[in-house]
Amino acid sequence: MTLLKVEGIHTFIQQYHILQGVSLEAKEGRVTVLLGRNGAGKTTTLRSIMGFHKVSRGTIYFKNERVDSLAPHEIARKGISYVPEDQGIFNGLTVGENLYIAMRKNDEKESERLDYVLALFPDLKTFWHKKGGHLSGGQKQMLALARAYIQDSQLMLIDEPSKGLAPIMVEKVSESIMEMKKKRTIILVEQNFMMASAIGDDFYIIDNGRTVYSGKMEQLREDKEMCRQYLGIT
Ligand SMILES: Nc1ncnc2c1ncn2[C@@H]1O[C@H](COP(=O)(O)OP(=O)(O)OP(=O)(O)O)[C@@H](O)[C@H]1O
Repeated sequence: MTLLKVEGIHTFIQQYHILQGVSLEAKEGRVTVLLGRNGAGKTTTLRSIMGFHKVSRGTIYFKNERVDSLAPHEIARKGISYVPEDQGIFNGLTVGENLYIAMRKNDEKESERLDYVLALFPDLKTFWHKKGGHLSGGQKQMLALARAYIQDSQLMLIDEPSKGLAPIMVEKVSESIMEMKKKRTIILVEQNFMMASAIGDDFYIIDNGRTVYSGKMEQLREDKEMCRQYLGIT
């Protein structure tokens, strides 16, 4: 089943026409990876889905309901959570406080989700009282993923989780996303092709603000020419 359907969206940032026709579908239980060179429009696509940028043309449907004119908090309440590129955690708050802030329901399911993320990221338990600003890059990423998971969402948008991390941390973060994939539908922006191709099921390539190619991840792994032309991978 298609959980999210983006059809021909256009987005301006100030006077700049950044997205000029992005279309994609995220199917339930799958990881959809957005690929493309720096500045292609991948982050802007996630931010447009989340309502941080208003789309000037095109439509976004989540669970068959149109959401492109909603505010970010309304979109979040519909069931989409977002892990931004800079992780967006509160540096002045502890790990525990950062997680509690995401917990609004205080019900059994929410405490089950907290148990799940603490089992997935034991570091968060160890550093429960540590301030967000004092965590390593990898720990911040884990906290950001955990916080997005704790929200009662069906779809997670994750922007470049490997950015700035040491290879061992990239591996850990990849494994945790593979685990979350059993419970959530995911749209992932990722420049690390090894990671993207290990985690991803479906892909879209964005180039100059447009989706230019899409398909199954295994097809892309075989297509050296497309990797060279759009991703700069030789
Ligand atoms: N606040 C802004 N003001 C002006 N231009 C912006 C702004 N934010 C993004 N852009 C431009 O929009 C284009 C798309 O940026 P975006 O961050 O979506 O690209 P990306 O594909 O995610 O690449 P990257 O991996 O470099 O983040 C770029 O040309 C960028 O310079």
